Amino acid sequence: MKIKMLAGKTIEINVDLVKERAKCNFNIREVTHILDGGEKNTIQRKKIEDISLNDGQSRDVIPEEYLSPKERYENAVKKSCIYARIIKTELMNMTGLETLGFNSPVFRRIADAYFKEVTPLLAHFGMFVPTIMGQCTPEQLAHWLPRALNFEIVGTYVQTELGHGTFIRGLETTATYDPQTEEFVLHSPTLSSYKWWAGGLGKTVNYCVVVAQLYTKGVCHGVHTFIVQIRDEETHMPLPGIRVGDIGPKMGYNTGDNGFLVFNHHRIPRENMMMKNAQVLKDGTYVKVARHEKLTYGTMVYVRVMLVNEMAFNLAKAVTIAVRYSAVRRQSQPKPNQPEPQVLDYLTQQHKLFICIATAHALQFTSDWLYKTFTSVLADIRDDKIDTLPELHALSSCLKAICTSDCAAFIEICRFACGGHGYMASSNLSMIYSYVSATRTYEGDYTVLLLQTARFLVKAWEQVEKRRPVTSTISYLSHAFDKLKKPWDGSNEGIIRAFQRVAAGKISACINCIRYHQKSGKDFEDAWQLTTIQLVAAAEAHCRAVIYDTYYNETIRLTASSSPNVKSVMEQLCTLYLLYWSLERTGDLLRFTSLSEKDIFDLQQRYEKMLAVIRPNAVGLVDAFDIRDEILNSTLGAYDGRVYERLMEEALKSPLNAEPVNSSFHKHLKPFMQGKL
Ligand SMILES: CCCCCCCCCC/C=C\CCCCCCCC(=O)SCCNC(=O)CCNC(=O)[C@H](O)C(C)(C)COP(=O)(O)OP(=O)(O)OC[C@H]1O[C@@H](n2cnc3c(N)ncnc32)[C@H](O)[C@@H]1OP(=O)(O)O
Ligand SMILES: Cc1cc2nc3c(=O)[nH]c(=O)nc-3n(C[C@H](O)[C@H](O)[C@H](O)COP(=O)(O)OP(=O)(O)OC[C@H]3O[C@@H](n4cnc5c(N)ncnc54)[C@H](O)[C@@H]3O)c2cc1C
Repeated sequence: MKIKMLAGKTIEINVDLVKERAKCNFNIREVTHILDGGEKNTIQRKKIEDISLNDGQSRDVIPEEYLSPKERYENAVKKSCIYARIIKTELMNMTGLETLGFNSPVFRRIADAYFKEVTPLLAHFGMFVPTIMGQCTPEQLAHWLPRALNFEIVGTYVQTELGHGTFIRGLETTATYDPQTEEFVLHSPTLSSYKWWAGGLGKTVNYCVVVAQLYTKGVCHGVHTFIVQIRDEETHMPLPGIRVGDIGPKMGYNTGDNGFLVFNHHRIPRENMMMKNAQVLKDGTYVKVARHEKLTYGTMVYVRVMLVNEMAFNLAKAVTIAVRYSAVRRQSQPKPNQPEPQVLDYLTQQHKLFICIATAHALQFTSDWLYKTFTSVLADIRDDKIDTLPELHALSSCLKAICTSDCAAFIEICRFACGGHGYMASSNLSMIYSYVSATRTYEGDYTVLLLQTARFLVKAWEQVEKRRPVTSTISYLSHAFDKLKKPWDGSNEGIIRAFQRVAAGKISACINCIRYHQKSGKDFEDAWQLTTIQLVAAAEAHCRAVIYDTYYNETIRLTASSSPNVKSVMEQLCTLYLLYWSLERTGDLLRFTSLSEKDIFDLQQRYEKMLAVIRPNAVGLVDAFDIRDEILNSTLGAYDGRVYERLMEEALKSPLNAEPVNSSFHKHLKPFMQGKL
């Protein structure tokens, strides 16, 4: 251990980590600023973290794992109120809602210091407020938004039912307009129509956005959104006509009280239909306002966009833990009479971890770019231009699918990289994993969303065939008709072009397959179904090509005025990412490009050399994510590297250690061992 001063405090730091930090050849702060989107953002983030975390209110004395499910939930509610009060009274005023935003990644980061799993208010922040913002008329907005932002009401987003999650048009809950009383009657006609899953619904919220089939004048107009009060604002008792409760234990999100909701002819005022995109007049006349019927799905698009950022952050957390631990951990003796190396020195360990650092950068830059695309499409929609929406839907769908899936896979690799200690709850890797693995399913299942992107790609291909112009993210398709395979070019640009060729080749193969089935008598829907395995693969290839291109171009743009070593380490990571995926996808490259066996050998050599080049900067790179210990919440990943000390300290907190002999010994084990049971 070495004593060091950090932020005015004296702390002991593991000597290997001290050496690692001394080896780092680039300015860590500069990289942090790039990842935060500028120095101003870093300063603001740190100020917010100090305000929210320095008084220690976020910390639990007893680890959550030792509490009962009920106690864990109650503890999460208590902390949610502290957390929400700080956001409401100290942070919003300080920064201004318009500059920071309610769902700012900064608030999101702080939340992890408060909640090991999730806050029961997650869906209030993440879905209820955004739906009010996106689906209300100005009058409705003026009524509901201040109440929700002030936490006078807390809400969630209630869409999924026992019988349907993916197929929204198949939802069964009805909202039938009664012109006599100017009310909607909400009803759950079948068991499969019971609402299921919404976060915070079980015990926490008193309002929700409900998605239901709208009936007026005897006609069904499809799914629409309604603001529904479900609990009394004073007593919190469920209102008449409402049955509501918690759905029980899950793989994760256990402090999130996901709930069920059953309506028995429950009445709400006509004004509670969210009327930005469609209206029901007092006499029951239905009026369509929006030019695109899928604008009702806007909250889902928003959350899919936000989830890409969420993935970048979660992977940054996991790889910070795994790299710091790998620098501290020593194991085996590859050479006789030599000291045991740090496990980070093993090439295979570098192969597991450096791609995770690069992926966290790739996802961060892609997420920032996607968010900009999202806000620009939102501006178009405000100007009544809806032609950019399909591309946003296609992009947000595939990026949500691939980023959540890759992130979950890489977090699990981070756990493998930490050996047995990675399996300890106190490493926090299992909690991060269970949180992230759900994101592959919620807000649109992986396969289903890739098939949405595939619809867009197939249509785009037909446009390209007709030599019509297509939008920027698919402009590469125009080159797909070049007959000659270009010689393999292993530069970064060459690799990106090669993967665009792979994507185009896969889309083309899907088109051929669909047409083949149609020619043999199948209708389009059947031909589509028979092609779905390939369609999913094509959408994945397209998505990866978008990520490669964005990561590469954003790295160049964002480091244009950086110091030489920062520029170079960021470029090294980007190159590593491209080489990694080239080696992972040699089959595709052999099929669609002129890659040879010799080229694969060269790629492998370059990849391994790049691991060695990045190695001295590995700890510096994870330090640059600048994630505070309170947020990492990990015995293995703390800044000081006191891994074994922390593991022991946490073990001693186990209630089983409070007494030398557990009563079960006398009650069960001893009689059994003595043959008396
Ligand atoms: C800790 C607190 C701190 C505060 C910080 C908060 C941080 C926030 C960050 C976010 C993090 C966490 C978020 C909160 C947690 C969320 C929990 C999970 C919540 C949920 O899961 S809610 C439920 C979500 N459900 C789904 O996603 C269902 C998925 N299904 C669908 O989206 C659709 O049904 C469908 C699969 C797309 C099919 O729909 P449909 O059958 O109606 O449509 P078609 O297939 O026939 O297509 C017709 C046509 O429409 C196009 N289209 C479909 N969807 C859209 C769309 N959304 N936008 C635009 N266009 C769309 C489709 O492509 C077709 O076009 P085409 O005909 O081909 O031209
Ligand atoms: C932790 C968590 C929190 C959630 N929070 C909320 C919430 O706050 N509010 C809310 O409304 N919902 C919420 N959900 C529900 C979530 O949105 C759905 O579970 C999700 O959209 C998947 O739908 P599903 O469960 O119907 O899966 P299904 O659609 O039944 O999927 C089952 C399988 O069928 C496949 N499949 C389905 N349709 C097709 C198709 N057309 N083609 C090919 N394969 C298909 C899928 O790929 C999957 O493999 C939450 C879920 C979880 C896990």
